[in-house]
Amino acid sequence: MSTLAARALVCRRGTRTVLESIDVAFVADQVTAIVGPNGSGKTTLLRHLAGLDRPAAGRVELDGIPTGGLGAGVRARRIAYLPQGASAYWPLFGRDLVALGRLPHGANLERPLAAQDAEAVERALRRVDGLAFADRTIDALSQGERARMMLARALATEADVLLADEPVASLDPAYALDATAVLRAEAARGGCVVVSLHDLGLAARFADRVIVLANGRVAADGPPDEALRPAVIDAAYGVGFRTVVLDGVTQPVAWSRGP
Ligand SMILES: Nc1ncnc2c1ncn2[C@@H]1O[C@H](COP(=O)(O)OP(=O)(O)OP(=O)(O)O)[C@@H](O)[C@H]1O
Repeated sequence: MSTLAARALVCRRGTRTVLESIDVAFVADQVTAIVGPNGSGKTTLLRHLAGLDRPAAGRVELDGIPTGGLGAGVRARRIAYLPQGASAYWPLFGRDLVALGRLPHGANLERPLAAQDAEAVERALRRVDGLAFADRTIDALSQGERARMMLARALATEADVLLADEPVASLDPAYALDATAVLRAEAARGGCVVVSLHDLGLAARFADRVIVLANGRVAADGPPDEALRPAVIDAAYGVGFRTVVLDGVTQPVAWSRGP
């Protein structure tokens, strides 16, 4: 059971302030969706949460302990990060790609995996319906197939926290729904799941909580129907949204340019 928090987090790139005083905490058992227009700071926030970037001010805490003080190995075991459009630089076999998720647990890919690592890899492959790709090289997979294997790599870590940057961007509707089910299952087993999304309808449907970022600030943070209300997202995106209610879930629909 973990809580990951950004405390008064500031990120500057050159003279620009990209994240300004971000104060958010992410808890176990929940899927939190981070949404916001292009350039609003979603990837930057996830990279800071993952410990890949150092803040200009403020800090990230895992269970109250600043992550900057945790060793890289501990951080990698406890926080899994799936980058946007993740790719691999070598034509690895699918199973070996997923096994990279076990490196923080001491796996060495030059030797046969220990039983518990091999089991975690098989579990992750099954969860993304990826067994058919396990013995193929990943350069021979479609972008969507590769995206599923990248998600499996992150799942194989079996970390307390899963940070996923646009994990459904290249997936067809069936696999996008499957991936969201996988992320929900991760939260149901006690995980703290934080995912950036462009599809506001999907965020409204499957997230417990939505954070709207705009210009590097939190514009709204709450249950989906509250955070995604038109007054917030019209201003954030510069779009006039309308809403439809499907099966009791309010779905924002981008309707016109200009709020
Ligand atoms: N290395 C960098 N140097 C300068 N500016 C940067 C750098 N990385 C990101 N930025 C800027 O920071 C802002 C936030 O970028 P970020 O990638 O976090 O946005 P995002 O919300 O994830 O966008 P998108 O939806 O397009 O993926 C952008 O304006 C971007 O141009």
